[in-house]
This record gives sequence, structure tokens and C-alpha cells, in this order.
Amino acid sequence: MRLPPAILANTEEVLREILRFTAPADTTLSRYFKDHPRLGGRERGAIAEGIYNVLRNRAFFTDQAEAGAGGAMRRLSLLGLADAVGVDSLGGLTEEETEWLHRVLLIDRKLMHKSMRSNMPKWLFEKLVAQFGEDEALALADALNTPAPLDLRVNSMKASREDVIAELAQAPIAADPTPYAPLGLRVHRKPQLQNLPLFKSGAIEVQDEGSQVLAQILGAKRGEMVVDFCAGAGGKTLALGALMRNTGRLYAFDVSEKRLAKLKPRLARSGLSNVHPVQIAHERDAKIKRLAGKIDRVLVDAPCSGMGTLRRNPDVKWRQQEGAIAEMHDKQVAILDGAARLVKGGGRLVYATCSFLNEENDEVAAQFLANHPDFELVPMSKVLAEQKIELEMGDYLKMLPHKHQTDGFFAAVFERKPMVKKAREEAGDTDADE
Ligand SMILES: C[S@@+](CC[C@H](N)C(=O)[O-])C[C@H]1O[C@@H](n2cnc3c(N)ncnc32)[C@H](O)[C@@H]1O
Repeated sequence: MRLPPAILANTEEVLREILRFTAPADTTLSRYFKDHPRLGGRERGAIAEGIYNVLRNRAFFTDQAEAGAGGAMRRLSLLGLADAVGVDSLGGLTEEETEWLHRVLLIDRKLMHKSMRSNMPKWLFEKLVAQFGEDEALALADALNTPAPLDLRVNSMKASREDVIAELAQAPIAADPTPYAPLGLRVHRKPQLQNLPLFKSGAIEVQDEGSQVLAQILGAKRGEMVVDFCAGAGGKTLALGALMRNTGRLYAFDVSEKRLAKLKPRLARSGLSNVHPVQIAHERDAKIKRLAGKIDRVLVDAPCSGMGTLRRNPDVKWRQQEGAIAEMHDKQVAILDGAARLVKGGGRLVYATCSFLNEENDEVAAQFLANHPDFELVPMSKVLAEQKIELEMGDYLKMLPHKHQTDGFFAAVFERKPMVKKAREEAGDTDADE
């Protein structure tokens, strides 16, 4: 059955708002759907997919939509929708539009000029080419412009991976174990999960496999003191709490009250009682000082450009300004510095981002090591071997969608050298005499 012609007007309306780039696309889209309760599930799905297709392919679609009948916004919306559901599923098209859409969608995008094929702002593609070389930059751009699969993390406090696969099969939802994350599942298609008993009981959470690997490499163990310094809504906090088998103490710090509030219902579902959410004002907050030199493992999942998540948030590449990356770098260095004070001698600090840009990754790690002779790098190959994760890496973790089918993630692991009493006192450890 064809989609009603009205969804074209809906798509145009919301696309016009999203392309102003004053708010994240998913926020604008959710608000639009809330304001239009009569739109059905199928219509919502098509509008959302159409919009995301435009954001993914904006350079190519804009070029194609420049000439022709009707307004440019209508032509962009048509391209997004047709790419999502097929030309023949759209109602209310003129003959000319139908013919034009068929023609454009047949273009082999692999043969286009590289900057057009990348569908990225020029500055970003140039950074990618400088970092990866042209061939790999294009492979990465292609992967970033493809929708992400749906990954789940099994909450080991509530079920095993095998239990969940069997229960999902009853729904019936097919899922396979992920190759790297020991508790991950990759679901075929994208079914609604919110109403499944497995979800309501906290046995599963939606989480990209790369994000799961990040939590795993912190190596948090039973009974330890752990800090998730940039916990946000707690994606990694929940994974860490389960890895600690709900023992020890896990502090979930963040500057955002709103994000920490979103952690609360997830915590309730998870069954974890070892998590302590704490809102901090900044990375030098006095609440942190009290724990200086006492923590076994600290995760800094730093605020970043989010470029690694373009498969899910394709608007980020258009919203982010080149100059913001350098500012981000300075912020990341400052947060890592603040968090490092917490780590005890022999303890570990993990710096992570969901970006593939060297300025936010390798360069932050190098600067940290240069400024902190009391920390040394633990090569990622060693960390992964400890965790029995079969992934080939050098010094750092660099997960990339075209290589690992995950979002883009970076991580570096640092270990604090054993501290003598004076160093402990300087770190603010008031129990240094013990
Ligand atoms: C990448 S997000 C964290 C995502 C989260 N760890 C997860 O797995 O869902 C980065 C977080 O850092 C927080 N943040 C920003 N500045 C901070 C600071 N100075 N200290 C602590 N957290 C900060 C942001 O509010 C945001 O929630």
C-alpha cells in the first residue's frame, strides 16, 4: 500500500526546521511527532528515515535537487523518502517527479567525485583524508553514511546471552552474538523492544558493541572503587555495575543534572545497587577531592565531537564547526587532568571518545602522558588480551564502522605508578599516614 501524499508535506515541514541546525535532529523530530499524534507508526517510520537519508546524503541530494519543478525542500524530501521506502511506495507524485526520482536513485554513488561521495563538509573530509589516506577515508565515509545495526547488551545480573537469544526468538526476533563484546547481541532488522519483558525487566539494554567494549576494557572487578567520570545517562555505568557484580562502589559523575536524571529509571530496571550518581559542577569540583588517590579505576568517556556516531546522528557532521574541535581538545585535556587525581597508585584511568579525529584522541592521550610522568600507557593489545577480546590493536583502541561494524570509538588506558607517601599527600589523599 502506498504512503499517503500528506507525509510529503510533513517531511518537508520538519526537514525545513531540522536543516536550520539549531537543535539535534532527533530532538526536533520527537517534538514534531509529539505535536502530530495522528501520524501512524508506518508514516512516522518513513518520515524519520526520509529525514535521516537527507542528512546522510545532503551534499549529493542538494546537488540533485537544485533544478526541477516544485520547491527545493519538496525535492529534497522526495529524494529522502524515495531512498527510504522506494519511489513506488510514495503516493501523490507527478509523472515528472517519478521519472526524476528513478533516474537519480540509479546513479552509482561510488563513481561520484570523492568530496560529493563523502557527503561531508569539506573541512571534515580533508581531515579524514589527512588521517587515513583517500581510499580509507572514502570507505569510512561510506560506512558512516550507512544506518547502524541494532546492538543490545545483556545484563549479566539478570540473564545469560544464550537465555536472551532464546527468549528473543520466541518474539520472534533473531539476534546473533557480537564478535567482540562478550555480552553483546546484534539484532536483525529493528524491532520495537520497549514492550518486551526482557527490556522491562532490565535484562537487555540498547548499546553499540563498541561502547560495550569500552566499558569492558576498564577491567572493573568485584569490590573495587570505580568512577565513571562522564556518566551521562549511564550507558557505560550500567555495564560497569554489572561487571562489578553489583559489589564495591561505582560513582557516576556528570555535570548535567538532566542526563543523570535519565540514568535513574535505567538503574532501577538494572537491579544495581552499587551505583552512586553525583552531580559535579566541573572537573575540579571539591566533591572529587575527597576521593583523590583512592579510586581503582576511572573511566573518562569524554564529551567529544561525536563524529564516530554519524551512522545514528548524521546531522552532527553539518552542525559541528571545525573550530569547535580544538576547543573540545582543550576541554578533554582539562577533564582528563581533573579525573586523573582520583586514581590510586597502581590504579587505571581510561580515556575514551566516540570520535575518530586524532585531535580528540591520540593528541589528548599524548598530551596527558607528557604532563603526567606518574602515569604510563598500558598498550591496548595487552588490555584486550587481559579481557580475552580478540581485536588487533596497537597502543590505543580504535574501533571504526568500516572495519568493525561499530560506531567510531577511541580509548587509551593509563596506569598510575605506585605512589610514595609524598605523592599521595600532593594528590590530596588525607589518609596518607595510614
Ligand atoms: C560522551 S557523553 C557520556 C556518555 C555516557 N558515558 C554513556 O555511556 O552513555 C559525555 C558526558 O560528559 C559530560 N560532561 C561534560 N563536561 C563534563 C565535566 N567537566 N565533568 C564531567 N562530565 C562532563 C556531559 O554532560 C556528557 O554527559
